[in-house]
Amino acid sequence: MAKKRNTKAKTIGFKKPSFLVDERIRFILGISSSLFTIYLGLAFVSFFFTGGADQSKLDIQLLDLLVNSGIRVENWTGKTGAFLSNLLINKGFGIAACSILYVLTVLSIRLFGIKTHSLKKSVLYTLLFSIWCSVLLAFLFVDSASTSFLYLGGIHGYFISEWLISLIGNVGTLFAIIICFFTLIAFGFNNSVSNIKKLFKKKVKAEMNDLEEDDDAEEEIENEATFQDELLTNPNQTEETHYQQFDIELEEEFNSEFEDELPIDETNEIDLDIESDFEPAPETNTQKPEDDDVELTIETTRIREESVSINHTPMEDFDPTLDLSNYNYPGLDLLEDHHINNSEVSKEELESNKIKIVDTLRNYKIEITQIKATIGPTVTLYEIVPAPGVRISKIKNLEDDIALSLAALGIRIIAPIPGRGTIGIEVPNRTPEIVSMKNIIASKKFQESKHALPVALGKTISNETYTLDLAKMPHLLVAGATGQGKSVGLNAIITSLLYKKHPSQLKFVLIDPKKVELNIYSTIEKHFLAKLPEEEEAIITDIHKVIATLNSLCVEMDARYDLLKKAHARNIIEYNKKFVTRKLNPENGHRYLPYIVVIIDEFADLIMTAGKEVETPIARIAQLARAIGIHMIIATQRPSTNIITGVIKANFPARIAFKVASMIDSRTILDSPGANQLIGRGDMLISVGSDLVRVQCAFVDTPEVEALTQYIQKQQAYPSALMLPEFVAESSENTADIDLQKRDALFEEAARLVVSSQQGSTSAIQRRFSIGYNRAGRIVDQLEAAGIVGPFEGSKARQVLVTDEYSLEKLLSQVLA
Ligand SMILES: Nc1ncnc2c1ncn2[C@@H]1O[C@H](COP(=O)(O)OP(=O)(O)OP(=O)(O)O)[C@@H](O)[C@H]1O
Repeated sequence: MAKKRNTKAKTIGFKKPSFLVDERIRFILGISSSLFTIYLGLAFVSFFFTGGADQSKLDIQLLDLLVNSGIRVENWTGKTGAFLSNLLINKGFGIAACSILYVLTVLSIRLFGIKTHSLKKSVLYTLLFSIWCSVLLAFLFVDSASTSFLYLGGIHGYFISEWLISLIGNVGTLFAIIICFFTLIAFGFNNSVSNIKKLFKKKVKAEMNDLEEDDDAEEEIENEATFQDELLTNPNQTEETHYQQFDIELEEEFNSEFEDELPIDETNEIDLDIESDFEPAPETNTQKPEDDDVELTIETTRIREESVSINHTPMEDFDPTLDLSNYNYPGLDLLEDHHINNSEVSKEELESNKIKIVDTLRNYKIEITQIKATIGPTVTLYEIVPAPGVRISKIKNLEDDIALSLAALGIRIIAPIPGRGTIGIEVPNRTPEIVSMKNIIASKKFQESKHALPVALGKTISNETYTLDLAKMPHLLVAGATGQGKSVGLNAIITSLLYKKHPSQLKFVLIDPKKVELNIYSTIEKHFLAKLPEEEEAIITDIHKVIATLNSLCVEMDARYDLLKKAHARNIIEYNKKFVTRKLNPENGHRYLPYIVVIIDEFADLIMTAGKEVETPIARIAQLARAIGIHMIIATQRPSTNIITGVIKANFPARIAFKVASMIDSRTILDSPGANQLIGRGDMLISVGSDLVRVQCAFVDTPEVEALTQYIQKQQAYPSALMLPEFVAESSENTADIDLQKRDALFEEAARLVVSSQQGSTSAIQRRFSIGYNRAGRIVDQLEAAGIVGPFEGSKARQVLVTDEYSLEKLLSQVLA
């Protein structure tokens, strides 16, 4: 119930304007709004005492009143308070205007980040109530306007009530007010009609009872008499218990009304609806219930009957962020601006490079008609248009000669630039620029990106922010020689995801054989990390745990596919959409699926030590996990073919290459040369599909990452990291050692299930009998020992060796004898 209540609170609430995201601004506005509420409250109170004395002064022009310091008022809050009170009370809605204080209080509380009544609903109800109340008061106290300075219904009320009286007379106006009252109640508070009906029924019932006992008594005396009678008929019941009972009834009524008035809690109202709507059927309840037991039985029926109506009530969308609804996204102030030390590329540098390029080409009798420079953060692109008849391959072959004449490392010739009809020569700038992560995160492109997993990597040669959607990649291979910026690149990827995602939407699995690179993120374990159950450390450094984790991710992948299948969803987006709109029932195992990003630093280390054991699950996840939201980023400093194997390459279409030592390495990573000509320090080539883009990676320093993780760590967290499913290596136990006399209680049933379905899968047994993975694994091992299923075959289900139930029964009777 509590959870549902929260859901309501969130979804009915108004959408925050962007500036309200900043906690400091909200706090200042909250303080201001609270003090203004107190100020206005004092002004109202004072107005009731001093309004008469101030009235003559308040009738002049507002400007004169405010500007002329000679005018003094009695109101404790000065001219502004007096003016506002007069405006809202006398010229507005009369004393009903005081209800604005309620709206201001709700606003202040919400600005402090405390969940309370919906602001929208509070404003609407308060306004409707004020209009109605002012007409009522003006109608009832029509003479007060002439005898006092205070218009109880305000000018608004008097105008409407006068108009109504002239239109439909006094009686008609009274009826109109009553109709409006019930309309307000009926539409303002859910279930109010049934509550009123209930109250009415109760009253009729009480009267009938009283009549039975004492026909002539007055209603209040009747109650007392009833009590006395009850005391007489039930001498065990004391006066105290009677009043207790009475109190409980009152409390129930009060609660049901109070709950109705709570706009944030409609779920609760549904429950109350059950109670209030309940009308004992005359056939089943022709006699007054004599004791509590009978009433209790009826209540059970009532709940069952009404559960249908609950299903009919449309539920608000589920909000996965609600568990950590106060989570604040990190601000830009946590990052540093490294841009300050950058120096720009001078005109002379551009001019001298141009001359050298043109001269070198001329030496080889290559004429150009046009040359254009685009200054990037680390390299400047000179685009040339050769004279007609010049062979492109001739220019391409001059790469080394141009490099020699420019005396620069890392010249790269792109001949031709796809789609531009020009040839590009990239020349490194004398002083490369540092691209700050702060600027990249602040860029409009990143801030407004609608990607599911937005990653901001840096700046392209034309100084554009380069972003990509990891969810579409769907996996990323990062390679480069040591010290060329891989770790900074990984930090940039993680940072950009942390800036955009809520802890409920994203979890990282961090694998770091070097033990020091990703350790910095251990502090955000309870917010953003996933780990194996019973593991102490969330950052995985041990090779055995890496294998278990990767296999566990395969189990999670299979489980997610099962969920998608059950939900008839094709991918995680469709699935989560269905879950959020409450089309999937959590009781059937459905849950909100966060994206899981697996980051493996030093992939080479893993392959060298564990080989196929890690390659197989990685390949499996890479092949299949796209649709269910598991994405992998693997980084290596050894881009050789025995590390980046064909299987890995085939499943990692998106690749990032930092500077590498040789062209062969570049080909291994990108399937093309170029990475060997980069200049290092975050200069990288990104290959997505057929595109190859040169990007200067954004720089994020360790203290910045630390500040970011600490900011997240200080906030409210989940009780633990996300628990990945348990994984037990199926072949761990030698089946020869298994004693079938100590078989599992579910052994025979499981054997029948396996034979009838002809499926030897552990997860099927786990699901069918609702047992843990460990126990299901043990049962499968016992089935193998009994010769019912075949041995473990990696990710495939085991072969079922018994084909029909008759043979199974025969086998069981032999084995278990
Ligand atoms: N994007 C960048 N902008 C500016 N300088 C960078 C950038 N990336 C890396 N550097 C510089 O290069 C140094 C080494 O970077 P980094 O630690 O990321 O290399 P690495 O490839 O991870 O090395 P290793 O494989 O040995 O861990 C950094 O300390 C930093 O000074």
